[in-house]
Amino acid sequence: MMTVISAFLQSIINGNDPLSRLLFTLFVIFTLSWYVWIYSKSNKVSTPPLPPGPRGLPLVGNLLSLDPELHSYFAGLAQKHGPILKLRLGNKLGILVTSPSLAREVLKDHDVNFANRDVPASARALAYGGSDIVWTPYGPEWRMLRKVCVLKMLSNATLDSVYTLRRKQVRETVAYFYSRVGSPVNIGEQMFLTVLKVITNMLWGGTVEGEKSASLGSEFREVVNEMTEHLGKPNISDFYPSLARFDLQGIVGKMAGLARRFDRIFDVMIDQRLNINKEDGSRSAAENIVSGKEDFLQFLLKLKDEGDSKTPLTMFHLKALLMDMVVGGTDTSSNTIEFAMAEIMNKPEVMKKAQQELDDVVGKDNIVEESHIQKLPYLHAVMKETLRLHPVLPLLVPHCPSETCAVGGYTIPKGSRVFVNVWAIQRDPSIWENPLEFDPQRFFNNSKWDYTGSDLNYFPFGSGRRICAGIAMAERMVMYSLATLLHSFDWKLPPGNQKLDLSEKFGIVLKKKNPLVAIPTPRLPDPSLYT
Ligand code: HEM
Repeated sequence: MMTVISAFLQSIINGNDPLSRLLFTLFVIFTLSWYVWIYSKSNKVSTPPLPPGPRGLPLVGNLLSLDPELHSYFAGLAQKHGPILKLRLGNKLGILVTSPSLAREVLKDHDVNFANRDVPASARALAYGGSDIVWTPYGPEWRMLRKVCVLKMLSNATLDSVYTLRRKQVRETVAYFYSRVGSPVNIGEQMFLTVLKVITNMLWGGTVEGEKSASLGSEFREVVNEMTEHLGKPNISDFYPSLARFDLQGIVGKMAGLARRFDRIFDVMIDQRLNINKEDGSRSAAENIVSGKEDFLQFLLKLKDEGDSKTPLTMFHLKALLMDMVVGGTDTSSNTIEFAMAEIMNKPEVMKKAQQELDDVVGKDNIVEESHIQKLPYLHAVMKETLRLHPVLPLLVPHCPSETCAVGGYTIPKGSRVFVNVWAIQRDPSIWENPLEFDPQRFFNNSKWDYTGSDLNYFPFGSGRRICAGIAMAERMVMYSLATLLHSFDWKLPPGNQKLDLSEKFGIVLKKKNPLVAIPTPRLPDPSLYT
């Protein structure tokens, strides 16, 4: 046989006619293609397959079947297709992870590989090209920002030193609710303003005067709400990068407009701060923040001027950090407070138990101080249970592998967008008894679960390198606010609202679908405790 083939080849190689040459060319192409096919086939055998997933349509993949309530929709898909599955989102591959063991593989075992983000077009328009902590790729720049944020701005020592700011704002909120006794108040809205004022006071409290800072508060609220809404929206520009320049849904345009509003405020603050003379350079940064002489902005400006030559903090970074604090710190905390209050009001026995604990620890002739919160294990259990049922970042911030790797026996290609559904894991009936029941008792006197992300059955702040940078701040703000609201007032629904609605609305930050409106009644005998 081989001799026949070689004779045939000889004849066409030696032949001069065009037909022989054409046949020879076709023969070479055929042989090469066959070789490539066999080679790639044998290679495929050793590469694990992609995860399973629902069948999609040509070109669009699974895009058309996405439900706006992504967290619960993804949980439903996991029940059908298993704890790891793929979705074709246009040209992008989405990977859904919905079990503790797979979450561990992604966030712990392959921590470094998955410590990247797939920056959505909306975030690029928002966060100074993605140069903030949330969106910066894993590397020296992210490390530098994270160090500034976690070790300097949001460390326990700095937070201790700026307690006065939190206290002032929380006491003002109590006074406001007292002025509205017997009337319905929007708890989430008020708590958003409280948290926002605490954060902006920390950022540039020493830079702006009181009234101006209040009007900034309402502007920020509007902007932050819109931003988090757009950040959570599926965007065609992300799924078809070649169409990104058309911004078909107008999301990037809207984000850029919102970012400009932020930027103008930041510019004003920075200019004012640069014009203020430092009066007393001998005080520590923390002392200066409390006395209003220095704030985080001042601290960041100094850091920028000192300039580490390897990874310097630029003006872009500085503004992006301010943005992270305002966007990342506000509605995450205030939505948690709102969910907690709604769940507590829905369970009078929980409200009673929490108030009893507060009366025992604080007393009814006193006001709550932040130092009390360490002595309130039941209220801690309430906060943990709230974050179990309503983790406000239900899909974390999506992670993205920098290299193709295997998870759960499947290939996860480089650049996929990985959603870890902490919301679904924390409601999994194989892990939690009566998972849909709000029952703080499961956390009471049980230190098994904390916020460190070491147990992948419970990780509302994420886990691994990209774990939330503001846990200490969130814990203080949520606990101190809840303790104060429950100690100072009894809460009931307005007449006619017999049933509390606890439904959620998906966004990158989860919120209550319908705001919690409730009527406060004072419960402390001394009216001076409300001023
Ligand atoms: C109850 C309140 C909060 C919750 C539940 C929460 C939760 C989270 C989660 C789940 C992540 C993503 C983790 C991941 O991708 O694996 C995150 C990231 C982050 N959070 Fe929070 N957060 C809260 C409050 C705050 C506060 C108060 C701040 C700052 C003032 C903050 C700043 C950040 C930052 C900067 C990141 C990005 C970290 C990085 O990519 O390296 N968060 N948070």
